Amino acid sequence: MPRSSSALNNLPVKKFPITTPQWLRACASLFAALMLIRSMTHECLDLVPQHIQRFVLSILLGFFKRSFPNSIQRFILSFFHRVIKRLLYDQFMTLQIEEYNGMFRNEIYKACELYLQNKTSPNTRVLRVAQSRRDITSFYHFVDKQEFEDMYEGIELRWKFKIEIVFQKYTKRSFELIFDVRHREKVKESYLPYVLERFEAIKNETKFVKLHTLKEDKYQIGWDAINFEHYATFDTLAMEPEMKKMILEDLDRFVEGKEFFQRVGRAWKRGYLLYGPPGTGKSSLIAAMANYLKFDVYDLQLSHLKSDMQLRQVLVATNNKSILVVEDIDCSSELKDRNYQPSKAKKKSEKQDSDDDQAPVLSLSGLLNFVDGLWSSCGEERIFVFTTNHKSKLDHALLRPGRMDMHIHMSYCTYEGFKTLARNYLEIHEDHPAAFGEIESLLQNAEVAPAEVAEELRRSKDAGVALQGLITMLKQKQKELNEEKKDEDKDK
Ligand SMILES: Nc1ncnc2c1ncn2[C@@H]1O[C@H](COP(=O)(O)OP(=O)(O)OP(=O)(O)O)[C@@H](O)[C@H]1O
Ligand SMILES: [Mg+2]
Repeated sequence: MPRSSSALNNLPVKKFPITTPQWLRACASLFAALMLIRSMTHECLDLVPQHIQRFVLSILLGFFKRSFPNSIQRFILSFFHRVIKRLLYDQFMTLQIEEYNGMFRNEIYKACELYLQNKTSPNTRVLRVAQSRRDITSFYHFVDKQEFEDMYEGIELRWKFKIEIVFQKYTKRSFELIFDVRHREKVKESYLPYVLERFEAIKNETKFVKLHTLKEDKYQIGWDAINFEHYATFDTLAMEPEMKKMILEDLDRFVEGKEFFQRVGRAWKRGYLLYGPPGTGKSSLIAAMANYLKFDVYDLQLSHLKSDMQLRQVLVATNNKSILVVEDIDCSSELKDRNYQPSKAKKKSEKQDSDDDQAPVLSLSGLLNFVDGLWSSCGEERIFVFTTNHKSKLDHALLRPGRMDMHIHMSYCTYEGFKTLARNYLEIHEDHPAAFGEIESLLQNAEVAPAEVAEELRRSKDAGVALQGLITMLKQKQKELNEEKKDEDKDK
């Protein structure tokens, strides 16, 4: 009798250790866990450290694992792992926008910086706020890992600001834009152009002109910006009306001249040389130009620079639509002229190391090259303004058209100039005819800077007293001038 049938009947049957309701519950809990994770936004995941995420997941999966044999567990886990990975990570795309694109500041980065001013995320806990005297709205300086949220045509967009230390004190700033990968084309083709558009609009709405000055630390040299709070305008400038009109028309032609500059194959830039005695309004004219055009001002102090390389480094870091100013260019002893040869110059000092002969210098040609040379094509809509008290001291290469296109003489105060100052300072027109008449004739023979006239008019709120003070000052000046002339005649 084969023992098999009875033996088979007596063999213990290894039952699958799961009942239907248990199996259903396990699947439901896994599904719930999956949905929970799916509903979590990327921020939540960022807030919860990864080891905690893994711990929570392992508890949920532990329950599931206890209910299935190993082989099925492995299959299901790898399947869900792939699904979770896809749901959580593969779904997002990150665009990185760095501050510098090679040597140049990235235009998109600049746009993001302004565009994201009012888009802070609810998770933000630290904000650095600054406000200038003139501008009542605040400006936020972003901190590392700061987040921003945005919504564009139903697409959720998450921004992150990052500061990385690259080498010693060198830092790298960037923005990350994170979005659903399905919207890749729309973000590229439509959202980013929209950010750039908004940037231009916000810039024009807020109309802040910035004054950039050089800043240097042990490692690098760059620009630092503050709001430009100079109130000079073309209305407040004491100048001959025809001269004012000419400058304004020239500026208008320049800003509208993109096509013209392209057609004639020239860089879109213009150079102005302002020359005249101290206190005649050269700096005030620069301020009036900046306020009129809403262009940023870059105050290039050549004494802060040691070499052409540093010069190039700071010049390429300037923005378009800006005015680059070099004040008192004739006083820049640091600027070696075109014929300068370091070795010859240093022979005079025997103590100089021979290595010093190779020391880099800041040269006039370095500057000229940027104003109208190969480097001048970097950027567009740029204005260069150089000022001097002594035009005759300047190198002819600097003065030629193409570099200094317009030479503007800022003269001593004329009668027209005085009328502007009287209107500004005392709010009077020609309602003191006697005093005005006397001042007109005195100004014809006196060499008085508008700054001196303005100072006299400021002395009293009473227009009569202030005008009398000015007359006394002008008479005194005239007397001094006559005495000087007499002395000169005697010497002859
Ligand atoms: N043409 C002007 N119109 C109105 N204000 C003027 C004018 N010139 C001078 N001022 C007044 O005098 C002050 C000094 O003028 P500003 O600094 O513009 O002169 P500057 O020509 O740049 O002198 P410097 O050669 O010494 O740099 C200004 O604050 C301004 O108030
Ligand atoms: Mg000046």
